[in-house]
Amino acid sequence: MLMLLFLTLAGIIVDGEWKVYQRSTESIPAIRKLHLALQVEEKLIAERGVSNFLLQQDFSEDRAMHGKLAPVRAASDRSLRNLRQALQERPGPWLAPVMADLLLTEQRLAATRTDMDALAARPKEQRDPEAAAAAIAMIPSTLDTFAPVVAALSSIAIQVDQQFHDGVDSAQLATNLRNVAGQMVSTLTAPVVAQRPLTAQERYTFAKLSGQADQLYGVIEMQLRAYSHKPEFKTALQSIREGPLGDGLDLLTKLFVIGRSSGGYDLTPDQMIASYVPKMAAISRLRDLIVMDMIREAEQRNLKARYFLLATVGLATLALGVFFLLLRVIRRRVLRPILEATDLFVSLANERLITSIPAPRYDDEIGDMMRAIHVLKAHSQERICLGKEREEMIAQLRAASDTDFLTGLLNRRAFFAQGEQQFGIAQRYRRQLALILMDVDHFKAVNDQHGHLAGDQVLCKVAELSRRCRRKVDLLARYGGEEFLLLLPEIDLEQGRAVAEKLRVEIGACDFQLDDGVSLKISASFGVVAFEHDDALESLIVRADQALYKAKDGGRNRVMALPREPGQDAGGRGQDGEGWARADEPAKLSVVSIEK
Ligand SMILES: Nc1nc2c(ncn2[C@@H]2O[C@H](COP(=O)(O)OP(=O)(O)OP(=O)(O)O)[C@@H](O)[C@H]2O)c(=O)[nH]1
Repeated sequence: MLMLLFLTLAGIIVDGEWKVYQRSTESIPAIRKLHLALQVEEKLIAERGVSNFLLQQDFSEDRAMHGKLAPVRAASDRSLRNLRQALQERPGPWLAPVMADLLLTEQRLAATRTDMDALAARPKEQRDPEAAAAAIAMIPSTLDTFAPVVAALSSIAIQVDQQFHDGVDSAQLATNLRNVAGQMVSTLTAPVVAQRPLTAQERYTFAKLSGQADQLYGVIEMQLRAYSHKPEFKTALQSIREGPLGDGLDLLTKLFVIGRSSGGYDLTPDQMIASYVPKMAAISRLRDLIVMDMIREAEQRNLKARYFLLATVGLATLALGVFFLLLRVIRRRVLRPILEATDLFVSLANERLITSIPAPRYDDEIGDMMRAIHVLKAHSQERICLGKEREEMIAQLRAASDTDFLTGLLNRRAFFAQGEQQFGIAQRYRRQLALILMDVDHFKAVNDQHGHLAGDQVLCKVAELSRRCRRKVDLLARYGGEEFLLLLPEIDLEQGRAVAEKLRVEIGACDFQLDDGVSLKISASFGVVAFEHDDALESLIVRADQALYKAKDGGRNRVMALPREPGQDAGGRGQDGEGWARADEPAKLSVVSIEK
Protein backbone atom coordinates (compact mmCIF):
# COMPACT_ATOMS: atom_id res chain seq x y z
CA MET A 1 0.00 0.00 0.00
CA LEU A 2 2.81 2.34 1.01
CA MET A 3 4.70 1.31 -2.07
CA LEU A 4 1.67 2.03 -4.28
CA LEU A 5 1.34 5.49 -2.75
CA PHE A 6 5.00 6.19 -3.32
CA LEU A 7 4.91 4.95 -6.91
CA THR A 8 1.81 7.07 -7.61
CA LEU A 9 3.51 10.17 -6.21
CA ALA A 10 6.70 9.52 -8.15
CA GLY A 11 4.62 8.83 -11.26
CA ILE A 12 2.72 12.13 -10.90
CA ILE A 13 5.94 14.13 -10.49
CA VAL A 14 7.72 12.42 -13.39
CA ASP A 15 4.60 12.73 -15.55
CA GLY A 16 4.42 16.48 -14.79
CA GLU A 17 8.05 16.97 -15.81
CA TRP A 18 7.51 14.80 -18.88
CA LYS A 19 4.61 17.02 -19.97
CA VAL A 20 6.71 20.16 -19.50
CA TYR A 21 9.47 18.57 -21.57
CA GLN A 22 7.04 17.46 -24.28
CA ARG A 23 5.47 20.91 -24.46
CA SER A 24 8.86 22.52 -24.78
CA THR A 25 9.73 20.01 -27.52
CA GLU A 26 6.54 20.83 -29.43
CA SER A 27 7.15 24.53 -29.03
CA ILE A 28 10.14 24.71 -31.42
CA PRO A 29 8.43 23.18 -34.50
CA ALA A 30 5.28 25.23 -33.76
CA ILE A 31 7.28 28.49 -33.88
CA ARG A 32 9.13 27.31 -37.00
CA LYS A 33 5.87 26.61 -38.77
CA LEU A 34 4.57 30.04 -37.84
CA HIS A 35 7.78 31.57 -39.15
CA LEU A 36 7.32 29.79 -42.46
CA ALA A 37 3.71 31.01 -42.64
CA LEU A 38 4.85 34.59 -41.97
CA GLN A 39 7.42 34.17 -44.71
CA VAL A 40 4.66 33.04 -47.10
CA GLU A 41 2.72 36.15 -46.15
CA GLU A 42 5.76 38.29 -46.86
CA LYS A 43 6.34 36.64 -50.22
CA LEU A 44 2.70 37.05 -51.20
CA ILE A 45 2.88 40.74 -50.22
CA ALA A 46 6.02 41.10 -52.31
CA GLU A 47 4.37 39.35 -55.27
CA ARG A 48 1.37 41.60 -54.87
CA GLY A 49 3.60 44.67 -54.97
CA VAL A 50 5.48 43.57 -58.06
CA SER A 51 2.27 42.46 -59.81
CA ASN A 52 0.60 45.77 -59.03
CA PHE A 53 3.60 47.62 -60.29
CA LEU A 54 3.72 45.63 -63.54
CA LEU A 55 0.02 46.00 -64.24
CA GLN A 56 0.56 49.76 -64.37
CA GLN A 57 3.15 49.28 -67.11
CA ASP A 58 2.93 48.27 -70.72
CA PHE A 59 5.08 45.19 -70.70
CA SER A 60 3.33 42.87 -73.16
CA GLU A 61 6.49 42.85 -75.25
CA ASP A 62 8.95 43.61 -72.45
CA ARG A 63 10.99 40.55 -71.50
CA ALA A 64 12.75 42.45 -68.71
CA MET A 65 9.42 43.16 -67.07
CA HIS A 66 8.56 39.46 -67.17
CA GLY A 67 11.92 38.77 -65.64
CA LYS A 68 10.91 40.83 -62.57
CA LEU A 69 7.78 38.82 -61.99
CA ALA A 70 9.24 35.33 -62.25
CA PRO A 71 11.51 35.47 -59.16
CA VAL A 72 8.82 36.82 -56.83
CA ARG A 73 6.40 34.16 -58.01
CA ALA A 74 9.08 31.52 -57.55
CA ALA A 75 9.76 32.87 -54.05
CA SER A 76 6.05 32.67 -53.19
CA ASP A 77 5.87 29.12 -54.51
CA ARG A 78 9.00 28.10 -52.63
CA SER A 79 7.72 29.53 -49.37
CA LEU A 80 4.37 27.77 -49.85
CA ARG A 81 6.13 24.51 -50.58
CA ASN A 82 8.31 24.86 -47.51
CA LEU A 83 5.29 25.52 -45.34
CA ARG A 84 3.32 22.59 -46.76
CA GLN A 85 6.26 20.29 -46.14
CA ALA A 86 6.78 21.54 -42.57
CA LEU A 87 3.09 21.25 -41.74
CA GLN A 88 3.06 17.58 -42.67
CA GLU A 89 6.02 16.77 -40.46
CA ARG A 90 4.09 16.61 -37.18
CA PRO A 91 0.46 16.17 -38.07
CA GLY A 92 -2.27 16.87 -35.56
CA PRO A 93 -6.01 17.45 -35.48
CA TRP A 94 -5.40 21.05 -36.55
CA LEU A 95 -3.73 19.95 -39.79
CA ALA A 96 -6.79 19.31 -41.99
CA PRO A 97 -8.37 22.83 -41.75
CA VAL A 98 -4.96 24.50 -42.10
CA MET A 99 -4.15 22.43 -45.17
CA ALA A 100 -7.56 23.26 -46.62
CA ASP A 101 -6.87 27.00 -46.21
CA LEU A 102 -3.41 26.52 -47.67
CA LEU A 103 -4.83 24.74 -50.70
CA LEU A 104 -7.40 27.50 -51.19
CA THR A 105 -4.62 30.08 -51.01
CA GLU A 106 -2.64 28.23 -53.65
CA GLN A 107 -5.72 27.93 -55.89
CA ARG A 108 -6.52 31.64 -55.56
CA LEU A 109 -2.93 32.55 -56.21
CA ALA A 110 -2.90 30.42 -59.37
CA ALA A 111 -6.20 31.99 -60.55
CA THR A 112 -4.86 35.49 -59.85
CA ARG A 113 -1.71 34.78 -61.80
CA THR A 114 -3.74 33.44 -64.78
CA ASP A 115 -5.96 36.54 -64.82
CA MET A 116 -3.00 38.78 -64.46
CA ASP A 117 -1.05 37.10 -67.23
CA ALA A 118 -4.08 37.41 -69.54
CA LEU A 119 -4.28 41.12 -68.81
CA ALA A 120 -0.57 41.67 -69.09
CA ALA A 121 -0.49 39.98 -72.49
CA ARG A 122 -2.41 42.92 -73.93
CA PRO A 123 -1.04 46.40 -74.55
CA LYS A 124 -1.91 48.73 -71.68
CA GLU A 125 -4.43 50.79 -73.68
CA GLN A 126 -6.38 47.65 -74.62
CA ARG A 127 -6.74 46.45 -71.03
CA ASP A 128 -10.15 46.63 -69.45
CA PRO A 129 -9.61 48.96 -66.42
CA GLU A 130 -12.19 47.06 -64.39
CA ALA A 131 -10.55 43.72 -65.13
CA ALA A 132 -7.19 45.21 -64.20
CA ALA A 133 -8.57 46.53 -60.91
CA ALA A 134 -10.13 43.14 -60.22
CA ALA A 135 -6.84 41.37 -60.90
CA ILE A 136 -4.99 43.71 -58.57
CA ALA A 137 -7.64 43.22 -55.88
CA MET A 138 -7.33 39.43 -56.09
CA ILE A 139 -3.87 39.36 -54.56
CA PRO A 140 -4.99 40.90 -51.25
CA SER A 141 -7.87 38.44 -51.28
CA THR A 142 -5.27 35.64 -51.56
CA LEU A 143 -3.66 37.12 -48.48
CA ASP A 144 -7.05 37.12 -46.76
CA THR A 145 -7.44 33.41 -47.61
CA PHE A 146 -4.03 32.76 -46.12
CA ALA A 147 -4.74 34.78 -42.94
CA PRO A 148 -6.52 31.82 -41.16
CA VAL A 149 -3.39 29.69 -41.68
CA VAL A 150 -1.29 32.31 -39.88
CA ALA A 151 -3.94 32.69 -37.17
CA ALA A 152 -4.16 28.92 -36.62
CA LEU A 153 -0.39 28.47 -36.42
CA SER A 154 -0.08 31.49 -34.09
CA SER A 155 -2.66 30.09 -31.72
CA ILE A 156 -0.97 26.64 -31.77
CA ALA A 157 2.38 28.25 -30.87
CA ILE A 158 0.74 30.17 -28.01
CA GLN A 159 -1.22 27.12 -26.83
CA VAL A 160 1.94 25.07 -26.63
CA ASP A 161 3.64 27.74 -24.55
CA GLN A 162 1.85 30.84 -23.27
CA GLN A 163 5.21 32.52 -22.69
CA PHE A 164 5.51 33.14 -26.42
CA HIS A 165 2.32 35.17 -26.58
CA ASP A 166 4.10 38.54 -26.95
CA GLY A 167 6.69 37.17 -29.35
CA VAL A 168 4.05 35.65 -31.64
CA ASP A 169 1.99 38.87 -31.59
CA SER A 170 5.06 40.97 -32.33
CA ALA A 171 6.10 38.76 -35.27
CA GLN A 172 2.58 39.01 -36.68
CA LEU A 173 2.51 42.77 -36.17
CA ALA A 174 5.85 43.05 -37.98
CA THR A 175 4.36 41.15 -40.92
CA ASN A 176 1.34 43.47 -40.83
CA LEU A 177 3.67 46.46 -40.82
CA ARG A 178 5.48 44.98 -43.80
CA ASN A 179 2.09 44.59 -45.49
CA VAL A 180 1.04 48.17 -44.73
CA ALA A 181 4.39 49.54 -45.94
CA GLY A 182 3.97 47.56 -49.17
CA GLN A 183 0.44 48.84 -49.63
CA MET A 184 1.61 52.43 -49.13
CA VAL A 185 4.07 52.18 -51.96
CA SER A 186 1.52 50.30 -54.11
CA THR A 187 -1.00 53.13 -53.57
CA LEU A 188 1.47 55.60 -55.05
CA THR A 189 2.62 53.36 -57.92
CA ALA A 190 -0.26 54.05 -60.33
CA PRO A 191 -0.11 57.90 -59.94
CA VAL A 192 3.70 57.91 -60.27
CA VAL A 193 3.55 55.64 -63.36
CA ALA A 194 0.88 57.91 -64.89
CA GLN A 195 2.50 61.07 -63.47
CA ARG A 196 -0.91 62.21 -62.37
CA PRO A 197 -2.29 63.61 -59.11
CA LEU A 198 -3.70 61.23 -56.53
CA THR A 199 -7.36 60.47 -56.61
CA ALA A 200 -9.38 61.16 -53.49
CA GLN A 201 -9.53 57.42 -52.78
CA GLU A 202 -5.74 57.14 -53.15
CA ARG A 203 -5.20 60.08 -50.85
CA TYR A 204 -7.48 58.58 -48.26
CA THR A 205 -5.89 55.13 -48.55
CA PHE A 206 -2.35 56.49 -48.25
CA ALA A 207 -3.23 58.64 -45.24
CA LYS A 208 -4.91 55.70 -43.60
CA LEU A 209 -2.00 53.37 -44.30
CA SER A 210 0.61 55.81 -43.04
CA GLY A 211 -1.41 56.21 -39.84
CA GLN A 212 -1.64 52.42 -39.53
CA ALA A 213 2.11 52.12 -40.05
CA ASP A 214 2.77 54.54 -37.18
CA GLN A 215 0.33 52.74 -34.93
CA LEU A 216 1.70 49.31 -35.75
CA TYR A 217 5.22 50.43 -35.08
CA GLY A 218 4.15 51.91 -31.75
CA VAL A 219 2.50 48.67 -30.71
CA ILE A 220 5.52 46.61 -31.84
CA GLU A 221 7.83 48.84 -29.85
CA MET A 222 5.62 48.44 -26.80
CA GLN A 223 5.40 44.65 -27.18
CA LEU A 224 9.14 44.41 -27.50
CA ARG A 225 9.84 46.39 -24.36
CA ALA A 226 10.78 43.15 -22.67
CA TYR A 227 13.50 42.73 -25.31
CA SER A 228 14.82 46.28 -24.95
CA HIS A 229 17.89 45.04 -23.09
CA LYS A 230 18.95 43.08 -26.15
CA PRO A 231 21.04 45.28 -28.45
CA GLU A 232 20.05 43.45 -31.65
CA PHE A 233 16.40 44.34 -31.05
CA LYS A 234 17.32 47.95 -30.40
CA THR A 235 19.24 48.05 -33.68
CA ALA A 236 16.42 46.36 -35.61
CA LEU A 237 13.83 48.82 -34.29
CA GLN A 238 16.11 51.70 -35.03
CA SER A 239 16.65 50.54 -38.62
CA ILE A 240 12.85 50.45 -39.10
CA ARG A 241 12.53 53.89 -37.62
CA GLU A 242 15.25 55.15 -39.90
CA GLY A 243 14.41 53.02 -42.95
CA PRO A 244 10.81 52.33 -44.03
CA LEU A 245 9.38 54.67 -41.40
CA GLY A 246 12.23 57.21 -41.68
CA ASP A 247 13.76 58.06 -45.04
CA GLY A 248 11.36 55.75 -46.82
CA LEU A 249 8.27 57.30 -45.34
CA ASP A 250 9.68 60.77 -45.93
CA LEU A 251 10.05 59.92 -49.63
CA LEU A 252 6.53 58.55 -49.86
CA THR A 253 5.13 61.53 -47.94
CA LYS A 254 6.91 63.87 -50.32
CA LEU A 255 5.34 62.05 -53.31
CA PHE A 256 2.00 62.11 -51.52
CA VAL A 257 2.27 65.90 -51.08
CA ILE A 258 3.10 66.29 -54.80
CA GLY A 259 0.32 63.91 -55.70
CA ARG A 260 -2.20 66.00 -53.81
CA SER A 261 -1.49 68.98 -56.12
CA SER A 262 0.30 68.77 -59.46
CA GLY A 263 1.17 65.12 -59.90
CA GLY A 264 4.50 66.15 -61.36
CA TYR A 265 6.69 63.69 -59.55
CA ASP A 266 10.35 64.18 -59.96
CA LEU A 267 11.17 60.44 -60.15
CA THR A 268 10.22 57.38 -62.17
CA PRO A 269 8.29 54.43 -60.70
CA ASP A 270 11.47 52.33 -60.84
CA GLN A 271 13.35 54.96 -58.86
CA MET A 272 10.56 55.07 -56.31
CA ILE A 273 10.58 51.26 -55.94
CA ALA A 274 14.34 51.12 -55.77
CA SER A 275 14.46 53.83 -53.10
CA TYR A 276 11.73 52.44 -50.89
CA VAL A 277 11.33 48.65 -51.27
CA PRO A 278 14.82 47.62 -49.99
CA LYS A 279 14.13 49.62 -46.83
CA MET A 280 11.21 47.31 -46.05
CA ALA A 281 13.70 44.48 -45.48
CA ALA A 282 14.34 46.01 -42.02
CA ILE A 283 10.80 45.01 -41.01
CA SER A 284 11.35 41.41 -42.17
CA ARG A 285 14.64 41.36 -40.28
CA LEU A 286 12.90 42.40 -37.07
CA ARG A 287 10.30 39.69 -37.60
CA ASP A 288 13.00 37.09 -38.17
CA LEU A 289 14.85 38.34 -35.11
CA ILE A 290 11.73 37.92 -32.99
CA VAL A 291 11.13 34.43 -34.34
CA MET A 292 14.76 33.39 -33.90
CA ASP A 293 14.74 34.70 -30.36
CA MET A 294 11.62 32.65 -29.62
CA ILE A 295 13.22 29.55 -31.09
CA ARG A 296 16.37 30.12 -29.03
CA GLU A 297 14.27 30.60 -25.93
CA ALA A 298 12.26 27.45 -26.73
CA GLU A 299 15.46 25.47 -27.21
CA GLN A 300 16.80 26.66 -23.86
CA ARG A 301 13.55 25.72 -22.18
CA ASN A 302 13.59 22.37 -23.89
CA LEU A 303 17.12 21.76 -22.63
CA LYS A 304 16.15 22.87 -19.14
CA ALA A 305 13.04 20.72 -19.21
CA ARG A 306 15.15 17.75 -20.31
CA TYR A 307 17.56 18.30 -17.44
CA PHE A 308 14.67 18.62 -15.01
CA LEU A 309 13.06 15.49 -16.39
CA LEU A 310 16.31 13.54 -16.14
CA ALA A 311 16.93 14.90 -12.64
CA THR A 312 13.37 14.02 -11.58
CA VAL A 313 13.61 10.51 -13.03
CA GLY A 314 17.02 10.09 -11.40
CA LEU A 315 15.80 11.35 -8.04
CA ALA A 316 12.63 9.28 -8.24
CA THR A 317 14.70 6.18 -9.06
CA LEU A 318 17.08 6.97 -6.22
CA ALA A 319 14.19 7.57 -3.83
CA LEU A 320 12.59 4.34 -5.03
CA GLY A 321 15.84 2.50 -4.40
CA VAL A 322 16.17 3.99 -0.92
CA PHE A 323 12.52 3.20 -0.27
CA PHE A 324 13.00 -0.43 -1.36
CA LEU A 325 16.12 -0.68 0.77
CA LEU A 326 14.27 0.79 3.73
CA LEU A 327 11.38 -1.62 3.24
CA ARG A 328 13.84 -4.51 3.05
CA VAL A 329 15.54 -3.40 6.23
CA ILE A 330 12.19 -2.92 8.00
CA ARG A 331 11.03 -6.30 6.77
CA ARG A 332 14.30 -7.97 7.78
CA ARG A 333 14.81 -6.24 11.07
CA VAL A 334 11.29 -5.59 12.30
CA LEU A 335 8.45 -7.34 10.45
CA ARG A 336 10.05 -10.76 10.00
CA PRO A 337 11.32 -10.99 13.59
CA ILE A 338 7.87 -9.92 14.86
CA LEU A 339 6.18 -12.62 12.75
CA GLU A 340 8.77 -15.14 13.90
CA ALA A 341 8.24 -14.03 17.48
CA THR A 342 4.46 -14.44 17.09
CA ASP A 343 4.99 -18.01 15.81
CA LEU A 344 7.35 -18.69 18.67
CA PHE A 345 4.90 -17.36 21.23
CA VAL A 346 2.17 -19.57 19.74
CA SER A 347 4.56 -22.54 19.82
CA LEU A 348 5.49 -21.83 23.41
CA ALA A 349 1.83 -21.42 24.34
CA ASN A 350 1.16 -24.83 22.75
CA GLU A 351 4.25 -26.23 24.47
CA ARG A 352 5.88 -27.07 21.11
CA LEU A 353 9.36 -26.54 22.44
CA ILE A 354 11.17 -28.16 19.53
CA THR A 355 10.73 -24.95 17.52
CA SER A 356 14.15 -23.37 17.31
CA ILE A 357 14.50 -19.71 18.21
CA PRO A 358 16.75 -17.73 15.88
CA ALA A 359 19.71 -16.06 17.53
CA PRO A 360 19.20 -12.28 17.83
CA ARG A 361 21.06 -10.62 14.95
CA TYR A 362 21.14 -7.09 16.27
CA ASP A 363 21.45 -5.51 19.66
CA ASP A 364 18.14 -3.68 19.47
CA GLU A 365 14.59 -4.04 20.80
CA ILE A 366 13.92 -7.00 18.49
CA GLY A 367 17.12 -8.61 19.78
CA ASP A 368 15.92 -8.06 23.36
CA MET A 369 12.62 -9.68 22.44
CA MET A 370 14.37 -12.73 20.94
CA ARG A 371 16.53 -13.05 24.05
CA ALA A 372 13.40 -12.83 26.21
CA ILE A 373 11.80 -15.60 24.12
CA HIS A 374 14.90 -17.72 24.69
CA VAL A 375 14.51 -17.25 28.46
CA LEU A 376 10.80 -17.96 28.17
CA LYS A 377 11.50 -21.17 26.26
CA ALA A 378 14.08 -22.27 28.86
CA HIS A 379 11.55 -21.59 31.64
CA SER A 380 8.86 -23.50 29.78
CA GLN A 381 11.20 -26.43 29.21
CA GLU A 382 12.14 -26.41 32.90
CA ARG A 383 8.50 -26.22 33.93
CA ILE A 384 7.49 -29.06 31.61
CA CYS A 385 10.42 -31.21 32.82
CA LEU A 386 9.43 -30.55 36.40
CA GLY A 387 5.84 -31.40 35.59
CA LYS A 388 6.90 -34.66 33.97
CA GLU A 389 9.14 -35.52 36.86
CA ARG A 390 6.34 -34.81 39.28
CA GLU A 391 3.91 -36.97 37.31
CA GLU A 392 6.46 -39.76 37.16
CA MET A 393 7.03 -39.46 40.86
CA ILE A 394 3.34 -39.52 41.57
CA ALA A 395 2.99 -42.59 39.36
CA GLN A 396 5.91 -44.23 41.09
CA LEU A 397 4.50 -43.37 44.50
CA ARG A 398 1.11 -44.59 43.47
CA ALA A 399 2.60 -47.82 42.12
CA ALA A 400 4.73 -48.18 45.23
CA SER A 401 1.77 -47.63 47.51
CA ASP A 402 -0.27 -50.17 45.55
CA THR A 403 2.44 -52.80 45.18
CA ASP A 404 3.75 -55.40 47.53
CA PHE A 405 7.44 -54.69 47.76
CA LEU A 406 8.50 -58.40 47.70
CA THR A 407 6.34 -60.02 45.03
CA GLY A 408 5.33 -57.00 42.96
CA LEU A 409 1.69 -58.05 43.27
CA LEU A 410 -1.03 -55.72 44.51
CA ASN A 411 -0.86 -55.20 48.23
CA ARG A 412 -3.77 -55.59 50.55
CA ARG A 413 -4.70 -51.88 50.42
CA ALA A 414 -4.73 -51.81 46.61
CA PHE A 415 -6.64 -55.11 46.53
CA PHE A 416 -9.39 -53.62 48.63
CA ALA A 417 -9.46 -50.43 46.61
CA GLN A 418 -9.84 -52.28 43.30
CA GLY A 419 -11.69 -55.28 44.68
CA GLU A 420 -14.44 -53.05 46.08
CA GLN A 421 -15.16 -51.97 42.53
CA GLN A 422 -15.53 -55.52 41.24
CA PHE A 423 -17.57 -56.44 44.28
CA GLY A 424 -19.81 -53.39 43.72
CA ILE A 425 -20.44 -54.44 40.10
CA ALA A 426 -21.25 -58.01 41.13
CA GLN A 427 -23.49 -56.77 43.92
CA ARG A 428 -25.35 -54.22 41.82
CA TYR A 429 -25.75 -56.26 38.64
CA ARG A 430 -25.93 -59.69 40.25
CA ARG A 431 -22.83 -60.84 38.43
CA GLN A 432 -20.74 -63.79 39.32
CA LEU A 433 -17.57 -63.24 41.30
CA ALA A 434 -15.24 -65.81 42.81
CA LEU A 435 -12.55 -65.30 45.43
CA ILE A 436 -9.61 -67.60 46.10
CA LEU A 437 -7.57 -67.31 49.29
CA MET A 438 -4.31 -69.26 49.04
CA ASP A 439 -1.87 -70.06 51.84
CA VAL A 440 1.55 -71.75 51.42
CA ASP A 441 1.68 -74.86 53.56
CA HIS A 442 4.21 -75.14 56.34
CA PHE A 443 5.94 -72.03 55.24
CA LYS A 444 7.39 -71.43 58.66
CA ALA A 445 9.40 -74.59 58.16
CA VAL A 446 10.89 -73.18 54.94
CA ASN A 447 11.99 -70.11 56.80
CA ASP A 448 13.28 -72.08 59.67
CA GLN A 449 15.15 -74.61 57.63
CA HIS A 450 16.42 -72.52 54.74
CA GLY A 451 16.35 -69.00 56.04
CA HIS A 452 14.16 -66.00 55.57
CA LEU A 453 15.65 -65.17 52.18
CA ALA A 454 14.81 -68.61 50.87
CA GLY A 455 11.31 -68.03 52.18
CA ASP A 456 11.19 -64.80 50.20
CA GLN A 457 12.30 -66.63 47.04
CA VAL A 458 9.55 -69.18 47.51
CA LEU A 459 6.99 -66.42 47.94
CA CYS A 460 8.21 -64.71 44.77
CA LYS A 461 7.98 -67.97 42.82
CA VAL A 462 4.47 -68.66 44.15
CA ALA A 463 3.52 -65.10 43.07
CA GLU A 464 4.92 -65.74 39.61
CA LEU A 465 3.02 -69.02 39.23
CA SER A 466 -0.15 -67.29 40.41
CA ARG A 467 0.39 -64.53 37.90
CA ARG A 468 0.50 -67.07 35.08
CA CYS A 469 -2.80 -68.57 36.22
CA ARG A 470 -4.83 -65.42 36.32
CA ARG A 471 -6.63 -63.53 33.54
CA LYS A 472 -6.10 -59.87 32.89
CA VAL A 473 -9.31 -58.93 34.59
CA ASP A 474 -8.50 -60.92 37.73
CA LEU A 475 -7.10 -59.20 40.78
CA LEU A 476 -4.10 -60.93 42.32
CA ALA A 477 -2.75 -59.65 45.63
CA ARG A 478 -0.54 -60.64 48.46
CA TYR A 479 -2.92 -60.65 51.37
CA GLY A 480 -0.17 -60.86 53.95
CA GLY A 481 2.69 -63.21 54.92
CA GLU A 482 2.36 -66.33 52.78
CA GLU A 483 -1.34 -65.68 51.92
CA PHE A 484 -2.50 -64.62 48.45
CA LEU A 485 -5.90 -63.45 47.16
CA LEU A 486 -7.32 -63.94 43.68
CA LEU A 487 -10.61 -62.16 42.79
CA LEU A 488 -12.17 -63.54 39.62
CA PRO A 489 -14.99 -61.52 38.00
CA GLU A 490 -17.65 -63.42 36.00
CA ILE A 491 -16.51 -66.71 37.55
CA ASP A 492 -18.75 -68.97 39.60
CA LEU A 493 -17.79 -71.20 42.49
CA GLU A 494 -17.07 -74.27 40.39
CA GLN A 495 -14.94 -72.35 37.93
CA GLY A 496 -13.13 -70.67 40.81
CA ARG A 497 -12.40 -74.01 42.28
CA ALA A 498 -10.99 -75.20 38.97
CA VAL A 499 -8.68 -72.20 38.82
CA ALA A 500 -7.50 -72.88 42.36
CA GLU A 501 -6.98 -76.49 41.57
CA LYS A 502 -4.93 -75.68 38.53
CA LEU A 503 -2.75 -73.37 40.59
CA ARG A 504 -2.41 -75.94 43.38
CA VAL A 505 -1.21 -78.49 40.82
CA GLU A 506 1.27 -76.08 39.31
CA ILE A 507 2.73 -75.11 42.70
CA GLY A 508 2.97 -78.71 43.68
CA ALA A 509 4.69 -79.62 40.45
CA CYS A 510 7.20 -76.80 40.66
CA ASP A 511 10.74 -77.25 41.83
CA PHE A 512 11.59 -74.29 44.00
CA GLN A 513 15.28 -73.68 43.33
CA LEU A 514 16.93 -71.78 46.14
CA ASP A 515 20.08 -69.72 45.81
CA ASP A 516 22.03 -72.22 47.82
CA GLY A 517 21.25 -74.90 45.18
CA VAL A 518 18.62 -76.65 47.22
CA SER A 519 15.44 -77.62 45.40
CA LEU A 520 12.23 -77.55 47.38
CA LYS A 521 8.80 -78.98 46.87
CA ILE A 522 6.01 -77.10 48.48
CA SER A 523 2.26 -77.07 48.45
CA ALA A 524 -0.50 -74.63 49.10
CA SER A 525 -4.03 -74.76 50.41
CA PHE A 526 -6.94 -72.87 48.84
CA GLY A 527 -10.24 -71.55 50.11
CA VAL A 528 -12.67 -70.74 47.31
CA VAL A 529 -15.98 -68.85 47.62
CA ALA A 530 -18.33 -67.15 45.22
CA PHE A 531 -20.45 -64.02 45.63
CA GLU A 532 -23.86 -64.90 46.98
CA HIS A 533 -25.76 -62.01 48.55
CA ASP A 534 -22.68 -60.97 50.51
CA ASP A 535 -22.96 -57.44 51.77
CA ALA A 536 -19.25 -56.64 51.63
CA LEU A 537 -15.98 -57.81 50.16
CA GLU A 538 -14.73 -58.48 53.65
CA SER A 539 -17.51 -61.01 54.23
CA LEU A 540 -16.47 -62.78 51.05
CA ILE A 541 -12.88 -62.87 52.33
CA VAL A 542 -14.05 -64.15 55.68
CA ARG A 543 -15.89 -66.94 53.95
CA ALA A 544 -12.83 -67.72 51.83
CA ASP A 545 -10.78 -67.79 55.02
CA GLN A 546 -13.21 -70.28 56.46
CA ALA A 547 -12.83 -72.43 53.39
CA LEU A 548 -9.05 -72.16 53.64
CA TYR A 549 -9.20 -73.14 57.23
CA LYS A 550 -11.13 -76.18 56.26
CA ALA A 551 -8.56 -76.97 53.56
CA LYS A 552 -5.75 -76.69 56.10
CA ASP A 553 -7.70 -78.56 58.57
CA GLY A 554 -8.39 -81.19 55.99
CA GLY A 555 -4.71 -81.91 55.60
CA ARG A 556 -3.40 -79.03 53.45
CA ASN A 557 -2.44 -79.10 49.74
CA ARG A 558 -6.06 -78.99 48.81
CA VAL A 559 -8.79 -76.74 47.48
CA MET A 560 -11.88 -76.09 49.55
CA ALA A 561 -14.77 -74.53 47.64
CA LEU A 562 -17.38 -73.41 50.11
CA PRO A 563 -20.80 -72.20 49.08
CA ARG A 564 -22.60 -69.80 51.36
CA GLU A 565 -25.04 -71.51 53.59
CA PRO A 566 -28.45 -69.94 54.04
CA GLY A 567 -28.37 -67.54 56.98
CA GLN A 568 -24.59 -67.83 57.25
CA ASP A 569 -22.86 -64.75 58.55
CA ALA A 570 -19.30 -63.78 58.30
CA GLY A 571 -17.24 -65.78 60.75
CA GLY A 572 -13.62 -66.66 61.38
CA ARG A 573 -11.50 -69.70 61.31
CA GLY A 574 -12.22 -72.33 63.85
CA GLN A 575 -15.82 -72.71 62.78
CA ASP A 576 -17.03 -76.13 62.16
CA GLY A 577 -15.30 -77.68 59.16
CA GLU A 578 -18.28 -79.81 58.25
CA GLY A 579 -19.20 -79.92 54.65
CA TRP A 580 -15.80 -80.43 52.95
CA ALA A 581 -14.32 -83.61 51.49
CA ARG A 582 -11.11 -84.86 49.90
CA ALA A 583 -10.93 -84.54 46.15
CA ASP A 584 -10.34 -88.19 45.59
CA GLU A 585 -13.51 -89.02 47.48
CA PRO A 586 -16.82 -88.45 45.81
CA ALA A 587 -18.16 -85.25 47.22
CA LYS A 588 -20.77 -85.90 49.77
CA LEU A 589 -21.58 -82.31 50.03
CA SER A 590 -21.41 -79.36 47.75
CA VAL A 591 -18.01 -78.63 49.25
CA VAL A 592 -15.13 -80.05 47.30
CA SER A 593 -11.62 -80.69 48.69
CA ILE A 594 -8.73 -82.04 46.72
CA GLU A 595 -5.59 -83.45 48.27
CA LYS A 596 -2.54 -84.52 46.48
N1 LIG B 1 10.55 -65.40 54.52
C1 LIG B 1 9.41 -64.80 54.86
N2 LIG B 1 8.66 -65.33 55.81
C2 LIG B 1 7.48 -64.75 56.15
C3 LIG B 1 7.03 -63.59 55.55
N3 LIG B 1 5.80 -63.24 56.08
C4 LIG B 1 5.52 -64.17 57.03
N4 LIG B 1 6.51 -65.11 57.10
C5 LIG B 1 6.60 -66.24 57.89
O1 LIG B 1 5.66 -67.20 57.51
C6 LIG B 1 5.45 -68.06 58.61
C7 LIG B 1 4.01 -68.41 58.69
O2 LIG B 1 3.92 -69.54 59.58
P1 LIG B 1 2.62 -70.03 60.12
O3 LIG B 1 1.58 -68.97 60.21
O4 LIG B 1 2.90 -70.67 61.42
O5 LIG B 1 2.11 -71.16 59.15
P2 LIG B 1 2.86 -72.28 58.40
O6 LIG B 1 4.16 -72.52 58.94
O7 LIG B 1 2.80 -71.92 56.88
O8 LIG B 1 1.91 -73.46 58.65
P3 LIG B 1 0.50 -73.63 58.03
O9 LIG B 1 -0.02 -72.37 57.45
O10 LIG B 1 -0.33 -74.04 59.12
O11 LIG B 1 0.71 -74.63 56.95
C8 LIG B 1 5.95 -67.30 59.83
O12 LIG B 1 7.13 -67.99 60.34
C9 LIG B 1 6.31 -65.95 59.32
O13 LIG B 1 7.43 -65.41 60.01
C10 LIG B 1 7.85 -63.03 54.54
O14 LIG B 1 7.55 -62.01 53.95
N5 LIG B 1 9.02 -63.71 54.25
